[in-house]
Amino acid sequence: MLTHHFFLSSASSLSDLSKEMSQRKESIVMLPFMAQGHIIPFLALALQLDQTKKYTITFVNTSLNIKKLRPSIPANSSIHLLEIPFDSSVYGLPPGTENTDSLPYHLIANFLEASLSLKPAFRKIISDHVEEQKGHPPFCVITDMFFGWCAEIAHEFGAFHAIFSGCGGFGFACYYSLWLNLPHQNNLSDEFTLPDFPEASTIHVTQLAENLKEANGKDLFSVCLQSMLPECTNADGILLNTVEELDRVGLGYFRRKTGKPVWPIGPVLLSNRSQDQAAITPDLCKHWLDTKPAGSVLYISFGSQNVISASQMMELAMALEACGKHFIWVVRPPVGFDINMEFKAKEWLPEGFEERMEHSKRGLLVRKWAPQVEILSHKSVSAFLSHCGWNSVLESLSNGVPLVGWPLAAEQFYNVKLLEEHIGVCLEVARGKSCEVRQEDIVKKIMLVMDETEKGNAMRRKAREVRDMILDAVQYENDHKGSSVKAMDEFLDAASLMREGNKWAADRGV
Ligand SMILES: O=c1ccn([C@@H]2O[C@H](COP(=O)(O)OP(=O)(O)O[C@H]3O[C@H](CO)[C@@H](O)[C@H](O)[C@H]3O)[C@@H](O)[C@H]2O)c(=O)[nH]1
Repeated sequence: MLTHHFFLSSASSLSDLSKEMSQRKESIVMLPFMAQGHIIPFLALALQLDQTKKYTITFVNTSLNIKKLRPSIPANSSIHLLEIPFDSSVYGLPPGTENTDSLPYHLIANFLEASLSLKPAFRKIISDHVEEQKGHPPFCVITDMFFGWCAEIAHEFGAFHAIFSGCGGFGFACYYSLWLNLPHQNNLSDEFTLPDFPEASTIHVTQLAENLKEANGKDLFSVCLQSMLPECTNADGILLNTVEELDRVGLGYFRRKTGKPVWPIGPVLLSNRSQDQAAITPDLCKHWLDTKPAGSVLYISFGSQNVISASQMMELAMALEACGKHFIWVVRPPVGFDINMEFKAKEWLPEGFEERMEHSKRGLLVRKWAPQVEILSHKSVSAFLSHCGWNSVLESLSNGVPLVGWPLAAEQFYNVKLLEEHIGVCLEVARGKSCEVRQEDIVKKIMLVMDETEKGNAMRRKAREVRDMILDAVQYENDHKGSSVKAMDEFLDAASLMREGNKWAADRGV
């Protein structure tokens, strides 16, 4: 329901009002879910919108996340960080829990449930905002795919509401459909199709994250996601960090399912990420890569929050040694250990591995965090062994780098499916955190992708085509607007249209 707050403006006449409107920057309020994989793409989107100089952006999150974000906000930007109160201890979570990165796996669903408690505080934020702006609602409220409940609040105050997800269309569509339908429940076979997304073809039970495999509709994950995800349809539209030409099937699913506009505006990427947590400077990495021949290095990383098991890590290390390729590997403690603890190479890697790699200058182990975007854009990098989190996928393909996929959680399994079966830029090497992997298989697949094999050449060719497709999507030159530029325009136009509609109605007292 819309209410018309234009009546509350202090402008004394309609012409004053329109003058006031044209001088004032439009305001956008953003609220991501409290997890790095969600906050990072939201920040990238905020920075992109800020560059247009047309908006003031209020970026809302809990206190600890806001503190972490502060260094990433340029001094001259119009992005304001705003804290929303949240007390995790009330929900049986460890005190001070404000991000999934500090939570053991078994408490993630509780955290998801606890996030619902943000409702009254978010309503107050919007209400205060409207009051401060003399009755003008925000131009737009953009919230997380888990925060579809914000649509009701935005609409109550007459604001346009969009969902934004950092995921791609296909991966998100499979994830959405799987959680809503739980098709593997009552299925005797290991393979099944999705009732409302047959285009995805068969899904194998090994392509389900642990929480999904165990889901039965009554567990906390199912209960939360089955109520949260469908609320996305209450939004006025959905923004996805993807590219129309790359991801039509997944986009089609959401267009059909929600009946709302779905705007692929990607890639929305952080180009100048704060390097605070990087264990190595971009310069040192570049220097190391400069000493290697073009297209000779394998980059290995499992994103911001995923890790492999100790035995998988051991096999991967042995495979890297056996295949003889140059590599940069971002290492983290294996499953079962605190992700932030010190990496114990002597315990988790083959004896003398790190010293041998360092001495031969064949491999660079980077602890915890590497300057990924810089690495992937270096000409020496030939392939990326990745968990295929969507940001990593876009960063890799934006540089024409093919992938060796090792999905570990969430929608990563379906990203790999899209990349391998539909696009042809990825070869899956393993699946999940508990599967058995053998070094010989890993070696075989790395060689197949990196060497001058028919498969490797075809993947590289396709990856370059996709890079060009992505570059075209974000291009805005002379008369040409790429698909992502157009999608962003359409989204902003839709928000403007709602604003104009409200104004028209308010002017007539409707
Ligand atoms: O050493 C590192 C490791 C990661 N990154 C960056 O961290 C981001 C990681 O993002 P992504 O590849 O998407 O992985 P996750 O952090 O695991 O992302 C979560 O969020 C994504 C959507 O936003 C989902 O696709 C994933 O399944 C989900 O795990 C990327 O921008 C990387 O460049 C670095 O810069 N250095």
